[in-house]
Amino acid sequence: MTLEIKDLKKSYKDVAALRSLSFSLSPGRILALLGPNGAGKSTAIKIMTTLVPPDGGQILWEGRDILREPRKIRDLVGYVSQELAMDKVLTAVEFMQFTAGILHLKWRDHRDRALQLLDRLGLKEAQDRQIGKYSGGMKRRLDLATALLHNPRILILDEPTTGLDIEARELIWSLIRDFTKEGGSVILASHDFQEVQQLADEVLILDRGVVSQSGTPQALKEQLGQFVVRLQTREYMTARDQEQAAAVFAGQTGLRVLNHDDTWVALAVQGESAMSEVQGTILSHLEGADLPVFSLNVQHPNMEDVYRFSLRGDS
Ligand SMILES: Nc1ncnc2c1ncn2[C@@H]1O[C@H](COP(=O)(O)OP(=O)(O)OP(=O)(O)O)[C@@H](O)[C@H]1O
Repeated sequence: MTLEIKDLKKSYKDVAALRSLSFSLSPGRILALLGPNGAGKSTAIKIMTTLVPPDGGQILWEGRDILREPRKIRDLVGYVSQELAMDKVLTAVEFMQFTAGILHLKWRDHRDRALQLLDRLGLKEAQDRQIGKYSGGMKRRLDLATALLHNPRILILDEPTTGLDIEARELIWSLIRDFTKEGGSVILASHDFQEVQQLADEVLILDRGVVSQSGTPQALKEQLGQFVVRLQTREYMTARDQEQAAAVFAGQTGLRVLNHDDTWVALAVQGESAMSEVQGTILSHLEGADLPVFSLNVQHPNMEDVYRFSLRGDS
């Protein structure tokens, strides 16, 4: 079943947290939600998990607007929030039983699934220990196990692996992949480009409450260019150095200045040229303008480039 989000909006008094958010997500797909602090990601997630009512918009599932049926949303969605709110005295199994009660699930029907999930997330040995004695990584894994207890079709994860070691991250990533193999859909808010690179089938970048870019990671990278070049004419470039260097490339076919207000000047290169050819072209342009070269880096764009340059509004 495809999830369709249509024109969600939310303001807090005079702060327009979410101006307009629309996307659709098919079964088995992972959508990464990126954006700087304050972009509106948490607001979007809170609406999609019924924690906050929107000012407008729709969430369609099987053609029905389920915003009018919060109970249906809670059945469909498993949610792992940024902040962990867990009892310290309960054991993991007791915590899952407690959660089952809140969700009106019969524990005797869900106990086996709970134990399987704890095992799958590497918590079997610790399942009868008090959560207060768990490490941060163990708590996160327990949170994910709990979010999956009612067998949701959609998993919404707000920075699920922040601060975790690589083993815990990979365990969580593999569980997310398994969830999609069984037809589940995932919405993942993350600031971690490696995580996005690893998991996302689709990426949506929010900026000041609106979608600034969306598409598959491959399409977004291709849209940026074949290569991203970062160059310095000297180690500490002044604003004037940057403008001078940027001016050399302004209007050149197949070259686009991405920015020149950082420690380097960044360019996007379109076309099919080999990396060495691109390097040669850049160097000859700089030489032609009588500018020195301190450093030159040419690479295929990655998700961080897509993100960085989409927010500047110049890609
Ligand atoms: N309860 C609230 N009351 C007033 N303003 C709020 C509230 N919640 C969020 N905002 C504002 O709405 C805007 C969007 O915030 P939101 O938390 O959705 O962003 P975010 O993309 O999740 O940021 P972060 O990456 O820091 O979690 C911000 O300007 C924020 O200050």
